[in-house]
Amino acid sequence: MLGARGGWRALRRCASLPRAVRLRVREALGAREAAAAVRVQGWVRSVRSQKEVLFLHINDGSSLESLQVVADPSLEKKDLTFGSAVEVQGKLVKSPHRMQNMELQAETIRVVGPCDIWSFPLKMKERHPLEYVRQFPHLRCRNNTLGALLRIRSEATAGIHSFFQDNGYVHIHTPIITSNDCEGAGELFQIETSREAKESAEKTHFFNVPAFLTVSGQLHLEVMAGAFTHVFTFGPTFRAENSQSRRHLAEFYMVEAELSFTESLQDIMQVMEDLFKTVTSTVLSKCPRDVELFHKYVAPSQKGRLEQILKKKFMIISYSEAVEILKQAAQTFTFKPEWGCDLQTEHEKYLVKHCGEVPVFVVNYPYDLKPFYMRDNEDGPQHTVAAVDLLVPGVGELCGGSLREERLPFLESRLQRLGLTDTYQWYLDLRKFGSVPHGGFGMGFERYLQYILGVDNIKDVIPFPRFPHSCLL
Ligand SMILES: NC(=O)C[C@H](N)C(=O)O
Repeated sequence: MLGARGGWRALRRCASLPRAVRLRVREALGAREAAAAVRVQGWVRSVRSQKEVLFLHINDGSSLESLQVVADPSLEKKDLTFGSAVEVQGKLVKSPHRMQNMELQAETIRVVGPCDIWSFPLKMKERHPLEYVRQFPHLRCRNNTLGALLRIRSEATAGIHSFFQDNGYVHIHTPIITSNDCEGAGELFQIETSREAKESAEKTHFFNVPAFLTVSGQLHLEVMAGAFTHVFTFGPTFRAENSQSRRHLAEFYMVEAELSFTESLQDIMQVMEDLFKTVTSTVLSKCPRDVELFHKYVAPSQKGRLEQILKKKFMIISYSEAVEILKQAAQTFTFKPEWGCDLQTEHEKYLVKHCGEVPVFVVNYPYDLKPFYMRDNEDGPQHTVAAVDLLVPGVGELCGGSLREERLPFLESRLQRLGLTDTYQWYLDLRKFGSVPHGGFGMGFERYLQYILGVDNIKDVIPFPRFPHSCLL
């Protein structure tokens, strides 16, 4: 109904203005020609008032750069401040400044939503450290660094989907609520309804059946690989690890792929390497300015490194070789490297350095270290499975994968020894009804972003980080 006073007023206000084309800041900045009537909306990044002219910069999240608005000082208003939301209408013209292509000559400026600058935690023209803005998860997306990160994250997400779709994989939505502990590490969040939690301390279940937040979509992907051959998933996964480290989150995104009719770990590694290189090239070409910001202010040592890495073949060493390399430098480690023990972060770092700071695949891990689904290499006293981890500089483990045990007798005896036969009857079924050699991997999306951008803390590469004792927002 337009009868209300506000409605008629709004109509009159619109009627007095020529119809203007609404442009995003990115479109306005990239425009080839001047335009007579343009409307841009966004948030004010800076205001500079001079005697003869008023300068504004507005940003709407579509690009790192803000659009310069030039206005008559008479258009200045009290609540036109840093942080306020505005709508500017006017002429888009070529800018006389070398650093920018276009600018907007304002005819009207409307403050859509004022900003209380005194309590607003971001300050005009300040480069806020990532640790500072982390305290304000509801506002930090208005900061340049987080803005750049979130645009890169969005392009990388699209790049991952394109990579798999272009290569004939079917995308599967694997469930978030699950009854299995794929990794068998016991790092699960158990689900209970709020009523169950209230009614009885014992009934900590999902309508009386055990259920958890997924740690990996792998087992569900294996089901689907048994029908679609090549499948992938990309969604949130959860680990109840009580770790405050700069590499762990309780909720993180994982890209996982599963390939049927695959007999060699080499094939799996090739997909990991191709995925990494294709998505990284996409990000570099789609968001050059955003990536540059990280390599200028956050991790200057990364500048130019990625381009070099994209041209190199990733290295491959076996777990046994890795342990030998580590033993040579045993005195430098807190945890002494031993065959049969997990590689610690300090070991991973050393190995990557030893290999010339390039990504390195470590293959064939001890049988006893790895989960039940990995394929037995049947290789004598140092018993291993066909597993692979991809280690990268600064981050450590980026991807983990394996060939899966597709042979029914092997899998049966392993599950029996672990006392898991009943739980995994359905998984054993997959080996009875048209089983094929297959394998797959998972890549931690936040670790990927940490690595390519050189971000030290994983909490700064996800919009809303969840970690022990913290669930802000
Ligand atoms: N899909 C995978 O191979 C990932 C593996 N299940 C993990 O969670 O590390």
